[in-house]
This record gives sequence, C-alpha cells and structure tokens, in this order.
Amino acid sequence: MTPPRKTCVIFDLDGTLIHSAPDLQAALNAALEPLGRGPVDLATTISFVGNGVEKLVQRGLAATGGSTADLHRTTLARFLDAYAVNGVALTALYDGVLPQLEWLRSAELSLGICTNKPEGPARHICDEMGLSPFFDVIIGATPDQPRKPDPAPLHATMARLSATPEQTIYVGDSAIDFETARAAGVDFWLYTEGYLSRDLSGETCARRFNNWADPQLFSDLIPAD
Ligand SMILES: O=C(O)COP(=O)(O)O
Ligand SMILES: [Mg+2]
Repeated sequence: MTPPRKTCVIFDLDGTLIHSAPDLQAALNAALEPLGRGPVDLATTISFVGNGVEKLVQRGLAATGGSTADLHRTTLARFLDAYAVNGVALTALYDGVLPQLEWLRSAELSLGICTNKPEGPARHICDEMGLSPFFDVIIGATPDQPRKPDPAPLHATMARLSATPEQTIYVGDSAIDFETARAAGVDFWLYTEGYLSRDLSGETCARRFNNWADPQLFSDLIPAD
C-alpha cells in the first residue's frame, strides 16, 4: 500500500527557520547582568535552547552560580522584557528558507510552526522576519499546554491544519523535536545546522539536510503529473 501523500509541513522555529540565538544570548546576559553574573557566550547559550525560555533562564542561572525559585522568577521577567524589546535585532533567517516556503505555498501544502518559544514572542518574531504570511497556524508555548517533547503542541498544530500524523512532516533541529515527532507518530526531518545538542546519528529520521537552498529539498512531496 502506498503511504498517504504528505500535505502538511510543520516547522520548529529556533535553529530551524531562524538563527535566533544571538538575541536569546543578549537577553539572557541583560537579565544576568544586574546579578553581577555572565556574560554567557553564544555556544553555551545555544546549548541552553530547545526546552523553552524558562529552562534557558534556569540553565543560565545554574551555569553562573546557581538558582532559587525567586531568582528564577525575577531573572525570567527581566529576560522576557529584554527579549520583547530586542527579539530580532540580531536574528536572521537561514539562507534559502523564504524561497522554500514560497514554493511550498505555491504547491498548496498547509504549513505550520510548532515552537517551544512563548507564543507572543514567536508571533511577533515571525511578523518581523516576514514569516507569518506563509503559515496557517503558529503554535508556541502557552501556560495551558505542555512543552515539546510532549506531543501535545504538535497534535494541536495538526488539529488546526486538519492534518493526520500520516499526512504530516515535522522539520526541526533538535533531539527535542525528534522525540516530539516520534511521540506524535509523525515523520521527522532533521536540519543539521541548527542547535542540535544530542547526537541523533543512530536514530531514524525520514530525512537529514544541511542546506535550505537545495532546490530539490521538498520536490518529492509533490507528485509529478
Ligand atoms: O524556546 C526554545 O527553547 C526553543 O524554541 P524552538 O522550539 O523553536 O526550537
Ligand atoms: Mg529548535
């Protein structure tokens, strides 16, 4: 039996469509600075990304002298304030992302974003980076929903797109995304140039790619007539 056609592509955001770590680093360091801590370098910041901003701040505190619940609360608030002001100043789309999204739209696939970034900043950043018009739905972290690798946010994204797991591909850059897709029963494509912090070479990914500008990247999703 031939597998059902893929009609839906859902993307992770940080480290997949955008190189956002420099702005995350700047906001983290702005939040740590009043404590006399930091700065945290870019590679270390990248190793903290993937489980949401609460974890990013917690890891930043743990790496610079330790955390308490109170310290975490106030530092997270400072981080979010700084990130709201400067969420895209240093952020860039990976080369080749926009033409791929244009092509996928013209091929009438439904497109979504499923990220652990809080939903407000995620939408704002997608607006600022010119991504929003391509997407039918953008699902970010909200207080009422567990974070990836729980499959709930990916299930919610598919529900909004009326897509089944068999019809869907999830494109991400991290082990968290891989585990999310596996838990949801969705094919996973790994972008290898993002913020991967665990070796996935022994795992089964439907595709691995390192170049968004490859013109053939998504071409086999559309059957030739
Ligand atoms: O906010 C994060 O930690 C990561 O966000 P992502 O899910 O878009 O990679
Ligand atoms: Mg990511």
